[in-house]
Amino acid sequence: MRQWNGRWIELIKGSLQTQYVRQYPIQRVPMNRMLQPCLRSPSNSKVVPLTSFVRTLLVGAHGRFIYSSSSQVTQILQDHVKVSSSRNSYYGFRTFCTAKDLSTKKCVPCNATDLRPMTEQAANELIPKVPGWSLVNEGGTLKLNRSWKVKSFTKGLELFQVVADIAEAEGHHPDLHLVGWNNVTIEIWTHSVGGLSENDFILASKISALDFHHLLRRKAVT
Ligand SMILES: C[C@H](O)[C@H](O)[C@H]1CNC2=NC(N)=NC(=O)C2=N1
Repeated sequence: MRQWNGRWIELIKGSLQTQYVRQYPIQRVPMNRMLQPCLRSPSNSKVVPLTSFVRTLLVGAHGRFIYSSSSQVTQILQDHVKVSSSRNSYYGFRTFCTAKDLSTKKCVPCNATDLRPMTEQAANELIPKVPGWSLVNEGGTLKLNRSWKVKSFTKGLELFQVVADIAEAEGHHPDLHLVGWNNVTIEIWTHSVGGLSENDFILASKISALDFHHLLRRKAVT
């Protein structure tokens, strides 16, 4: 397995440093729709997402990105590299699918022993996929957060019920707050890992897809 990982790393290094990095500007890097494997370090102790690995390859000797910005690299990889946290491993790599189809994915049981909290960098790369949601760090615990103003206290409870139905279906649950009778805030994080997992983004995406505008207070016309 280790030799195979090493081979894989050499392959990527080779292709990126010879074929693409010198000949194509970043926007035309013809990266195939490859599955983003996580590369295992030789000691097998560390799992490095390919996105970060490739990004280090694109850093020139002088420590600056050969390309205009790391966000471009991330965007290229996000668009072309499939990312999700499916459990199925492929030759020891965790396979992923695009962050774009979060709302079509299913949450996985949170009691899996290999579930780890997502890094802040990974969370920042995913947050654009759940518009309206904010990434907050509460005493070192990363969470997703979104607020609404509802028409009344009872409409707030109705909104909770609609969200509860989704949460129960997904087996993954948000923290629900109803403050000052009409201020609803939903926080989503994975309690079993003390941080964020892809489950949280999946649930946020499904909550965003719910139609509960009839429960919300109309925005004051300015
Ligand atoms: C086995 C099942 O996945 C766990 O009990 C679930 C239930 N819902 C959950 N919801 C959230 N947000 N975090 C959890 O860790 C969690 N665990």
